[in-house]
Amino acid sequence: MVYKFMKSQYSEEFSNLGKHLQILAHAASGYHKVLEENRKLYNQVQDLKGNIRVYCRVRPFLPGQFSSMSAVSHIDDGNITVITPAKYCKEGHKSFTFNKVFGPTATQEEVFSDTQPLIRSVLDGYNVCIFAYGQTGSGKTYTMSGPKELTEEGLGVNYRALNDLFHISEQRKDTFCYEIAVQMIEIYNEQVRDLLANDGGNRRLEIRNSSQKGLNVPDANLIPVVSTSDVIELMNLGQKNRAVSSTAMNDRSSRSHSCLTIHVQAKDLTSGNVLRGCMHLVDLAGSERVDKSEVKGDRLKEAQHINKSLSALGDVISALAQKNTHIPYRNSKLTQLLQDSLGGQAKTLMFVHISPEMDAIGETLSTLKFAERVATVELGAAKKNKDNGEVKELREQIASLKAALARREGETHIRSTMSSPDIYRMKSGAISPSYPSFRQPMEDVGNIEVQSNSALMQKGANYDIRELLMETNPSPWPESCAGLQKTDDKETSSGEWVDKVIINKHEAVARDEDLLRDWEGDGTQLPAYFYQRYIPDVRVYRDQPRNRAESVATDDSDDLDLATSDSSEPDMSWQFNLPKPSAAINVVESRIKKPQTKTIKSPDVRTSLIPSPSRKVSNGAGRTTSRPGRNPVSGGIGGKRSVSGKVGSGKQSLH
Ligand SMILES: Nc1ncnc2c1ncn2[C@@H]1O[C@H](COP(=O)(O)OP(=O)(O)OP(=O)(O)O)[C@@H](O)[C@H]1O
Repeated sequence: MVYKFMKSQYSEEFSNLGKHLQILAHAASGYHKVLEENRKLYNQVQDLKGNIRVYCRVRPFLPGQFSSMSAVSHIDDGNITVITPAKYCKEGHKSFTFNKVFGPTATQEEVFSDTQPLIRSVLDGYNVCIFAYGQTGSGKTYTMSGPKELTEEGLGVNYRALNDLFHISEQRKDTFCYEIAVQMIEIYNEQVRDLLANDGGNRRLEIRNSSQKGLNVPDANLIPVVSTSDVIELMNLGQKNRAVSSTAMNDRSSRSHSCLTIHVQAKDLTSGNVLRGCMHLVDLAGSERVDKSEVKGDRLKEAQHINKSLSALGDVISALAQKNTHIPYRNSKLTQLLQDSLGGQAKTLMFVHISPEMDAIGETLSTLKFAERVATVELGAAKKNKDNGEVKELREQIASLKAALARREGETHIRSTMSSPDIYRMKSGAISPSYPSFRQPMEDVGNIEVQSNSALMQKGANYDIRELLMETNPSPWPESCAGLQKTDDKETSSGEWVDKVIINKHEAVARDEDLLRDWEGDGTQLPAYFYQRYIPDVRVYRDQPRNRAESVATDDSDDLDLATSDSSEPDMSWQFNLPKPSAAINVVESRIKKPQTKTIKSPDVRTSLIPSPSRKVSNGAGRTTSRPGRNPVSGGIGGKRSVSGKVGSGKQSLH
């Protein structure tokens, strides 16, 4: 009796518990929806503010400078008025309007607080670009990194941005799983160098636009970071490698454009969707007037490269402002690098810096005019980089079709090279198949691949496969595929043959759908081999050959890199007889991009927005000592260094 009573009580309690659980689960999902809604609204507000924003910052007079002659007469939120000598403007003053103007007393924290909203967008899967522009000595490095003696208050946008990312990702950890990794490169004399390379970054790197893996400079070290102190160590390392030199205008001027890129990958723990965002934080080299800066030889060459690339940036912005169909991104490495962040998919913020000295008014005016033009550029609504479940499924289907194709080809080849008794013995299990490296005439392979692809398109009739492949990329992190290796790309350059897969003899038996699912991965975790170039001391990854076991699917990605590269530029690959993508890819590509004839640009069409290079700024007091961690350039790009990774003085943690 008692037993029965207890049993019924237990079951009642269990059922109550079940109900409570249901209510809790419901509340949790409601909470998640509200969060999601908040994020959407937040980004809508950001969109309404415009995707390209310009903040102006006025540097204070430096210790030892005569400060009664400021060129800035008035600052009022988004307006700045400068005093103009009669030769520039009869009224004696000129006003400019920006999204925000920070006066000489603005703190680093104040400047950053208006930048924070953009940073959050990265965590929601948007691309963001923040860059510092201005004449040499106007405070670009100060804004982006901080003063030479780094204190907590002095930390620049770079550090604060990452700190904020860590903070928000921690807050969202119940709903999102974030992975954050950084790259740091510089463009010096139109060459791209890895500032985090342990060999001093002497290797020249390539920029690949619209990469399916979300990495514009895939060969630069990509280093995972989990705390601000990680970032401080890395950035000190990067700053050490940056090319700087002294000119008559500046004791220690940045001679290169430096770019810290933060890659964020987020997995929505409820839906399984993956978001990717990337943020470029760019400290541009200072423009200077070559005649005034008294430079010769290497320094002259540097100055010319700097001015040319800044001019190319002006051309791009001008073309965007005029809504031209052709945007000349390819005219400089700088614009190539920033392409994804300047062309409508991203949110861009330009910090324009001016010096307060009266004798710099010419440069100040042209800088402000340039900035005002930039502020008029409309980029349209930014787009998220999202990889949802349906896309993942389609990609898996592509992968399994590819594998089936490779398998079939392998078998065909073996059959054709085997004598009949061999085939018989294989069928009966007497010998196991071995799959040698082989190549297949393109037409043969192409037909099969077209078939496979059309079957896929039928299945996914509701989707635009081109859009899916282009816009919802797979994980930017490398995939792995045990047993499948890609042959050397170069071998395809004849255009007559297409490389297929080499399938390792002993692993051939393991090829099946499950295996493919393994290497496709769920695209959410940074697998161990992703961090293949690890330098133990500073958690920097060495320049070893990528340990990426490349697969048919990675072939796709690479081919698609080609297919999705800058649509405003002619596809040059045919000219150089570069590897031809397989027929399946051609099908996709032909839908993406039509071959374009090369545009011959008439010089008079080219209107540069870039102000005339700056004059000497007599800010000697603040420039007489070297910035810590910067390598003077002596006849070439940054000197050799040892990567100890221990950067004591600058190491601090923020809370
Ligand atoms: N807002 C500021 N408050 C105090 N000092 C500043 C500020 N901005 C710049 N400075 C100081 O002015 C000097 C020049 O600044 P910085 O090196 O950042 O200029 P830059 O534009 O990066 O120059 P370059 O293009 O030649 O590298 C430095 O000594 C820096 O510490």
